[in-house]
Amino acid sequence: MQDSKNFDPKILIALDFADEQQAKALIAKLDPASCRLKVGKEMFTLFGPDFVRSLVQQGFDVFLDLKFHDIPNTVAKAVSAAAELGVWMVNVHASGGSRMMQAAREALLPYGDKAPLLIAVTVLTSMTGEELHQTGVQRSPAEQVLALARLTREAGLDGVVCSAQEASLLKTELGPDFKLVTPGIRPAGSDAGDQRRIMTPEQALAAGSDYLVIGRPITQAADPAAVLAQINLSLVAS
Ligand SMILES: O=c1ccn([C@@H]2O[C@H](COP(=O)(O)O)[C@@H](O)[C@H]2O)c(=O)[nH]1
Repeated sequence: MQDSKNFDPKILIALDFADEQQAKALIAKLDPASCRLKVGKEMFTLFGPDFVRSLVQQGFDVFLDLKFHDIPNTVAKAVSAAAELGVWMVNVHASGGSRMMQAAREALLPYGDKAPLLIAVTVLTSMTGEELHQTGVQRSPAEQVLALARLTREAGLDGVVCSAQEASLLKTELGPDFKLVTPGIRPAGSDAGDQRRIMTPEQALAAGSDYLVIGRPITQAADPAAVLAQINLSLVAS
């Protein structure tokens, strides 16, 4: 068992369910002291802000992963709406640019120490170098992640979403306090699915990830709570 008083959960479980009851059945087996929860585009579109509020009311730290990408005014208002939900973390796309990210940050100032952490997506963990080039970006994924992470830090945000493969580079270049949230985590032997820039939980932590986003390897397991406990233990031991 974890010491729940001192344990800062590193794992953010990606709740990507089309069925709210299935999600609730999983959540009922989870302890807010051993994981945080991520609500993304699928569940937010299906079940809306009430679903997010219910998780917050149950004591979970919630990462609202809606990856806002729009003009500065629209993103600022969306981020403010997320803060009203009481979420722990919210994100925008770094490729929306500096002015957009600054507008998002300024929108959170009225919330003081109750403001959610604000981070920016760099290069999706599903993307290979070739796919990145197809979008017109000639840099490698690592170069593009670093460039967008620098822009994000200069805009005053708290961190980025990147793959764990870039974590060591970003910690070296941007310092220990800039948060790295890394999806594309796959325990050894599990199916990569659509993810491409992947690492195991232990490798990701060693590389410098602050938070590991894990969806299907936990949510699709026969016993999700047992898989979560096993990964948490492996992180403490590593
Ligand atoms: O670059 C990114 C940004 C966000 N995600 C999200 O994380 C989870 C990953 O789920 P898995 O089932 O573990 O693949 C999912 O909600 C994505 O939308 C990402 O994968 N990569």
